Amino acid sequence: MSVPLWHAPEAGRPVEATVRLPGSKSVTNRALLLAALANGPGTVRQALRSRDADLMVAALRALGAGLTSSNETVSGADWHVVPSRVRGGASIDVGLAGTVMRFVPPMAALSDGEVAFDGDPHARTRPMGPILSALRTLGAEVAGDALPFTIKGPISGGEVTLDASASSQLVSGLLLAAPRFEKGVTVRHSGPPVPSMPHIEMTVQMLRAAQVSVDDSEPDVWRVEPGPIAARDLTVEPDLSNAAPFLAAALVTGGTVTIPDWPAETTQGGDALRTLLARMGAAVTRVPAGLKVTGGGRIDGIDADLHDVGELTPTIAALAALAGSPSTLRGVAHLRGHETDRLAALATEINGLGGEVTETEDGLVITPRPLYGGVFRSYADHRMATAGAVIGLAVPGVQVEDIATTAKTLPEFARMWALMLEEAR
Ligand SMILES: O=C(O)C1=C[C@@H](OP(=O)(O)O)[C@@H](O)[C@H](O)C1
Ligand SMILES: C=C(OP(=O)(O)O)C(=O)O
Repeated sequence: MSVPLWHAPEAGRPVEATVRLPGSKSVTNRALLLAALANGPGTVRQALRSRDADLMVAALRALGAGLTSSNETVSGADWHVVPSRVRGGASIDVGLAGTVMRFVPPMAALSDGEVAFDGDPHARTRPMGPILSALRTLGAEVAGDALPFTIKGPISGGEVTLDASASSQLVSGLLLAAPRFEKGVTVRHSGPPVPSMPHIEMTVQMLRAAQVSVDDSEPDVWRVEPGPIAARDLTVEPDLSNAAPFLAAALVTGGTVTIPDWPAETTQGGDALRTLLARMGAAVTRVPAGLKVTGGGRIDGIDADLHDVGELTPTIAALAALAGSPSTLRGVAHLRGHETDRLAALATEINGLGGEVTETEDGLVITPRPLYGGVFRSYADHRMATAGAVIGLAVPGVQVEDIATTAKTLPEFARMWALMLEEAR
């Protein structure tokens, strides 16, 4: 079967655009799950509509929650969520969504009926073992150590130690449903450092905003007390990780991109773009219209530890490949367990266009070389596809395989990209 190719548009001139982004995947999927476990009906406004968010909605409905949408646009909606007793007997498709495969099983363990989980072929290789063992320790019956697996509760909760160095979601998943465990939960991490810590902070903050008591005072230990999850009416922030390719376009073209409603304070890792892009030569300012990023016509290479913000790696690597000096990206060994092995994928695809990228144990060394056109494969990874689009702004003839894979978190990507380039004409 041939995979469709998308001709990545060349910029031709500096971009001058305002790009309004749909809601954060990470906030949307936490908010929906917490609403489904809450002590009354709640509302999640400006929620992302995308493959990952739709999979979460379907999973919560399969477990008994009532979700109805209003104010639907192609990539956003308000959800009215009516919680119900968690019901077993369901089969859940997690797609390739880390947030669905790690956040929903602990909730399913609240039911005394069996719940079956499966996902895309690559999802079967993503790390699940530590959270499934933890659920066993906490009282659930679990068959399997990776997708596909089944779970049967009811779980009682208590104390558990796991190695979460492969993904912060292994911790977040256990914490999110824990107020509903009879004994709550104490999660201890033991192993190499946990990546993407801002995402655990997001989990803790969202639990606290729902009146749940969480103690995170000791490093690598999280205690969630049992108790009700307060129903809320919350509005989802724009997805700052998905801002990355658009802001990168400002650097690549020496233009300006403004993102409206950039939060003043946030736990989204994408907020690190402000400092990362400034280090790569951009002027980054907060203006009344949002966050404004202007490129100076040259991209500086960077030596950066992206351990906390691994999601940004594909975009930063694309920029590094177009920079005026070499870059070293470190601290992202866990990217090998993402949508694809992102370190291998980035090295292979950038090198396929004439680049010089070498993999290290925990990152990439990128030496800029003159690039030429060709096929840039995306490996069902939304952020690989958008990285190809960034390179295509400056390199004629780049064809990105399967741009539709961006629907995982940004179904409108290709249209928004074209509009951004239009605004400059
Ligand atoms: O909790 C979340 O919403 C996420 C946590 C991070 O996962 P890892 O810790 O596996 O990197 C991040 O990369 C992912 O896109 C979203
Ligand atoms: C790692 C990512 O996704 P997931 O939530 O599937 O882990 C990502 O979006 O970069």
